[in-house]
Amino acid sequence: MTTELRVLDPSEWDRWFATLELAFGGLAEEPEERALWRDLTECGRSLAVWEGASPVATAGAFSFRLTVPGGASVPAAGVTMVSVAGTHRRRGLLTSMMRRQLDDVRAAGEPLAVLTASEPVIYGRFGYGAATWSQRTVIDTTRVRLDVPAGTDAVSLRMVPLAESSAVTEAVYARMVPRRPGMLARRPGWERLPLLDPPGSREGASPRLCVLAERDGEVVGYAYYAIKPDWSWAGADGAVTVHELYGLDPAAEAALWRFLCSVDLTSKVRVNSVPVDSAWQHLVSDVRRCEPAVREALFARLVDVGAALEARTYQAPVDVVFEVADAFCPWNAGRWRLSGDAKGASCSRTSDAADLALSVRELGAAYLGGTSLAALASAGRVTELREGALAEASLAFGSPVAPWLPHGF
Ligand SMILES: CC(=O)SCCNC(=O)CCNC(=O)[C@H](O)C(C)(C)COP(=O)(O)OP(=O)(O)OC[C@H]1O[C@@H](n2cnc3c(N)ncnc32)[C@H](O)[C@@H]1OP(=O)(O)O
Repeated sequence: MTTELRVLDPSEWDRWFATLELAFGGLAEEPEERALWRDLTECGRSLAVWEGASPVATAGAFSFRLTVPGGASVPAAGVTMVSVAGTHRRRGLLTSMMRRQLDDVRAAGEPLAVLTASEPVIYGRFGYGAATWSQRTVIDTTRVRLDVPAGTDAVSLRMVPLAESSAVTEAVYARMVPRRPGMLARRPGWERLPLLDPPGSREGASPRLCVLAERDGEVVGYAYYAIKPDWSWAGADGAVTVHELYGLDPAAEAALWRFLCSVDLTSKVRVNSVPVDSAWQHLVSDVRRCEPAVREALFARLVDVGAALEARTYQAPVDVVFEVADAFCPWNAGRWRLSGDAKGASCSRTSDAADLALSVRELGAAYLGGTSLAALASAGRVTELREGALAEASLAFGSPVAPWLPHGF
């Protein structure tokens, strides 16, 4: 039977989403979660492959704006909900959806596509590189002391009911977005994401809680968290799980960490995703006790190399010619001269000799400043053709603030 790839009609959403759920193991999402994803799905830019009356593959895209080094907010397609039915795998359906999707993203004028991958091995062939890294940790609060900065005691804390938290927490979030590459501006509806707390996903923990950090009557930070009580013969052994924590200044952030590390009847704070340069590491007396671990999070793909490289700034002056290989999006292939500094950049086609050779995947990995071109070169993935060009570009592409993806999608 032949298959047909077409744009999703909203009336088909339930069957389309069920195909995705089955490909992910067959467990149905919690009703609250399903309802959110239904509302957030942009059907006009979602794809389905049909075999007769059955959907056999799915892919979606969100119209995000992503913070890039320098603070600009750049349109980026957030690739999501990718699946191929087990009965139809390894016949090229994913490849056909990636082809259509990247052509559509290009036509829409978005210079970037981004995604989080169920398996990192899948998307490199389509030009996506690992661009942000995420840290997790378990802070052993029985062993670790916190040294907080001056001014922390001037921050007061106030619990607020989850349902009433959004207006204030979203205002803080909006101020954080331009500060860190990788952050995503909220689109309407996405403010529901931090409030998502289906009972079936709590694993014995409390409903989600919200604490605000305030100074002089102004909200300067917040945390969403949950407490999981536990008892052993030796006494209380509960755990705090941090879902989100943002402070507008060091004292606000420290006040939140101090609060979460001193919740009564708990002995640990689990943190599932914070930036690799998160402040907690420099507040605790013994980072080793907290066993931090790092893994890749956001994959980035430059859909329009010239526009993407012009959209960010560079922390040191740079003037290099890249020889870019891009088999999947050949309109990017060839030589590009990037000239830029902390104020701005230009990037255009050139016939000058190349200084660095790499594929678009490496440019995606380095784009947000979280993966160094020099590190990629050390693995043979970037080739230096002019002495000094690697150090120059590697320094320029870096970011003083580690890029980080604030939430999955
Ligand atoms: C952004 C997101 O939504 S991430 C979620 C991705 N979805 C999932 O993980 C759900 C479960 N898995 C699936 O649905 C499918 O196996 C998919 C979507 C990962 C792959 O779909 P397929 O249609 O089988 O991929 P397709 O046939 O186009 O494969 C293209 C190439 O990638 C390879 N490939 C695809 N998936 C994988 C994988 N999981 N591991 C290793 N290689 C893979 C194929 O072998 C093929 O290689 P080749 O070109 O050298 O022959």
